[in-house]
Amino acid sequence: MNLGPPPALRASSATALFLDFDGTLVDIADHPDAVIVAPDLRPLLERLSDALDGRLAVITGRSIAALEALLGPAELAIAGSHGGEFRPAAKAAVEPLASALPDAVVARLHEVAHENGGLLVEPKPFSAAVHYRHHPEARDNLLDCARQLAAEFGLGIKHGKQVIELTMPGSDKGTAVSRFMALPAFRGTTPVFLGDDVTDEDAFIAVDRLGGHGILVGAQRPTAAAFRFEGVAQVHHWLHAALRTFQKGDFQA
Ligand SMILES: O=P(O)(O)OC[C@H]1O[C@H](O[C@H]2O[C@H](CO)[C@@H](O)[C@H](O)[C@H]2O)[C@H](O)[C@@H](O)[C@@H]1O
Repeated sequence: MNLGPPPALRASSATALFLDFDGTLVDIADHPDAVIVAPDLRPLLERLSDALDGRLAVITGRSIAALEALLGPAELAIAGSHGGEFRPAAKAAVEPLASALPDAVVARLHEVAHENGGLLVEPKPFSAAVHYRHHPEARDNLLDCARQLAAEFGLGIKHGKQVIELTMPGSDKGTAVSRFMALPAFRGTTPVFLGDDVTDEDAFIAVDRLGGHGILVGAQRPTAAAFRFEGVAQVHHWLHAALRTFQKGDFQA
């Protein structure tokens, strides 16, 4: 079934908004540091967060530090590292929810990156990602290695866009959504999650269970989302339209 775009966002007292970053708020680039962040993105998110009384969170696979290196220091709730670190509200302290990977795992990932042409290893506080975007032929070797390490050390695997990541088990984007929705500020509201990658499917399932809906960004594929935007530009348009509505005071009670 081909999914269509969602209805306009209303800043009702019943809405909570969760946003993935790469592929949703910024277009995918050749290198994690090469993404182009629209200058108005951070103020847009902060104003929307204010309009929603803080019920807006970015839920990203990046570490919170890496996200803020791109976005700037943001007055926003954020879950980073696929739910491994959690900032429950703007200005709140970051809570680590996972442990660092064993050194032996990180060392083996560096070895396999070297053995396969120099893949990019992105270290994170609670995981490590290896990017094969520039060496697609290395995908199967990398996946084999990740599966062996996951089995040996009891780790989770996240396989996103041209990237394979090993994480400590127990957190994903679905657990991050559920954690936010258990907070007093979010409890009882209807969650909406926007994301592009297969690693966002856990969050689509979580919002569906909580009575909300997911919005897939990008090409149609099997998904638990209920709506779809073609790309990042449509997401920005929808968010800006919502902010204009909120600023006019045209709120749904
Ligand atoms: O959960 P997200 O916010 O979507 O983050 C997912 C991963 O995004 C980054 O990697 C991806 O985007 C890069 C820049 O466009 C691209 O070069 C790479 O191929 C993609 O996989 C980030 O580097 C990862 O840490 C995130 O997990």
